[in-house]
Amino acid sequence: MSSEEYKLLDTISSPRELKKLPPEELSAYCDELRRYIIDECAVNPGHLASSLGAVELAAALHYVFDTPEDRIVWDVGHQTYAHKIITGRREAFKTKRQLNGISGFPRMSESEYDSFGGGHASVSISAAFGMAKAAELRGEKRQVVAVIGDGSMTGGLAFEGLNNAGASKRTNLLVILNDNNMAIDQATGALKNYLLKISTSVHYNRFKQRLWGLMSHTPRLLRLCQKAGNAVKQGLLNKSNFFESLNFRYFGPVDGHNLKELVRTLRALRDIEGPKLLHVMTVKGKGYLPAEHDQPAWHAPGRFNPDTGERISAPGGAARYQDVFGETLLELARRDERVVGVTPAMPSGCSMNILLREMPGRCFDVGIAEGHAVTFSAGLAAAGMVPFCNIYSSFMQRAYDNVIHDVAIQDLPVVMCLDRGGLVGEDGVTHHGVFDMAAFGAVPGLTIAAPMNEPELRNMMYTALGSGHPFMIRYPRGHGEGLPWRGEKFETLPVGRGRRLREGADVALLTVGTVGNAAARAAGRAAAEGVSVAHYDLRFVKPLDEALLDEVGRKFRRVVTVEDGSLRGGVGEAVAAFFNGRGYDVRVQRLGIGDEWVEHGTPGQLYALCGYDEEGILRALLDTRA
Ligand SMILES: Cc1ncc(C[n+]2csc(CCOP(=O)(O)OP(=O)(O)O)c2C)c(N)n1
Ligand SMILES: CC(=O)[C@@H](O)[C@H](O)COP(=O)(O)O
Ligand SMILES: [Mg+2]
Repeated sequence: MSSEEYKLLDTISSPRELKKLPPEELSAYCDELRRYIIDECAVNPGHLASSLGAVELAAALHYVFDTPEDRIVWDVGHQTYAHKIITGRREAFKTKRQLNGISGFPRMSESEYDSFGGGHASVSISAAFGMAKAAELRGEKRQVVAVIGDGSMTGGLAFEGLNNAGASKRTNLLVILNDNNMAIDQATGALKNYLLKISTSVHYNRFKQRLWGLMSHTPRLLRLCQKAGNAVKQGLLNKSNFFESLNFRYFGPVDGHNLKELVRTLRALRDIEGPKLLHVMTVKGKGYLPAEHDQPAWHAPGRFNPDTGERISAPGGAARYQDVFGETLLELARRDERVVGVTPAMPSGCSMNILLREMPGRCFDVGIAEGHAVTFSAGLAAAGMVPFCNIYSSFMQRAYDNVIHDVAIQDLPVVMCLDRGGLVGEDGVTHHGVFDMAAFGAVPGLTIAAPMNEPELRNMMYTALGSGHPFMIRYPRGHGEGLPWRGEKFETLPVGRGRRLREGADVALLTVGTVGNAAARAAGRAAAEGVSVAHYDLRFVKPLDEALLDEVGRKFRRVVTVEDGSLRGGVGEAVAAFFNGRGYDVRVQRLGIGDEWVEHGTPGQLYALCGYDEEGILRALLDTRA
């Protein structure tokens, strides 16, 4: 669509200007917002479907509330594209998720309208309650709104927030439950069934429509209606409303694409004190038919043709690591009936949907609940199963204690597969999986493996199945090296043993995981420039191969280590400590991620920035000549 056709977007560049728009024009404004988001995401991809579903909600919130004085806390933040455009970032939106561009998620440093930053799920109620409490303590008249999706509501942290906030009588908190009956994949669990029940109860909804129809704009009458409503609602639903049992006043469900109803309801709720929850029904992908029809595929569809809805896939090549994981898991499950799969709401993301399709009874999508996923796996293992629990590295941060307390101390055979280990690219700082090796390296009794390529991932999964102890395998987002793996014979790898990939005399290059591939190329180029490099793939972060390190310590005075993770507490540090402890006179140059946040960009750009892309490794190898 040409820019002349964005008549309203061209004139409105802040919530203040939006408020001046006559209510009857809000709908046209939202149409333009939606078209702009589609057109921009077609060429500069991002989280499309969730943002399309929240266009009216974002517009209504900024129309009714006095942002940024009033605070809106968006859960996850992947649905905030309309919010970003409304709050003055229309031009910057073209740079979202790109190096030096704006983030795809809310960032407090990016805009005063982003009252809380994020990218991980289920935080909004706790954060918003904290803000509301602070306002109360400081005597500030401020509205605080948490907007949380039905998927994010399944996270334990969301329940903790409800439990805490519900006990407070006067703290002014509005939770908006943006219910589209979807997470990235299908929503799962008892809450999903409950929400479906309360949003589709014919009797209740007929009653509710009459009630809202009768309701005048005066807060007093609203309160009366609400009081009467609760009693009748409970009778109609024949049980108490879950949110009301936690002392939240429950309103809704309302149609989240009906601006008139949204604006009227939000205005009324603004005047009601205490914790309240508005249940809003939305359609993921709203207004763009391809997205409405295949919501999981359009969660983050990549580039596409906005007119035809055809998705533009990257040129074919090697398999993605997630697919090596998914297919291998199915193969192992076929061989061994103890094998089960556990995923916290990421069956497509980690390709556990392959097992889910074939053996639904042996694959569990437990909702956005990483801590539970790990402890549930521990329970399965304690009762004789071998769970493969797959969690993105950065989301596994949520389950640190569960790994220590429920798996490692109990010495249970849970196989924890950490997908998205290392720099993930455009999702940025909240999603890079850079702390796993440092954090879990400190946990006794844990084996941590990092494959360099597809067959290694497959064999590590096979080795883990036979290990009988806690076993962690971390691998990155994206594609492998194109090595044969499908249907290849399984091999048990010696745990805690690395391997020498290349002989050399001047410098030893120690790598762990897939960064070893760029390192191998750099070693070849260094040799062509006269520096003879011995390359070792450690394979295991823990236990470290001490025999291999002794060999290196005896032969070399110069060592370069490369890891796709934090240098603090990382593998390079452990290697240097080993040499030091053994008294080897070795200079260790460590490449990896320094003590700073890495923002968004393509993986290639970020590796280069952090200095461990092929060029960076080559520089380090040549530098050691000095
Ligand atoms: C802690 C955590 N686990 C998993 C994810 C991955 N994730 C991002 S969005 C999403 C689904 C959220 O569902 P919902 O809140 O209903 O929003 P919708 O996508 O339906 O708009 C998931 C699982 C995450 N961001 N954070
Ligand atoms: C918003 C969110 O947390 C996820 O959707 C995340 O963007 C997943 O990214 P990938 O599955 O593409 O790595
Ligand atoms: Mg949802």
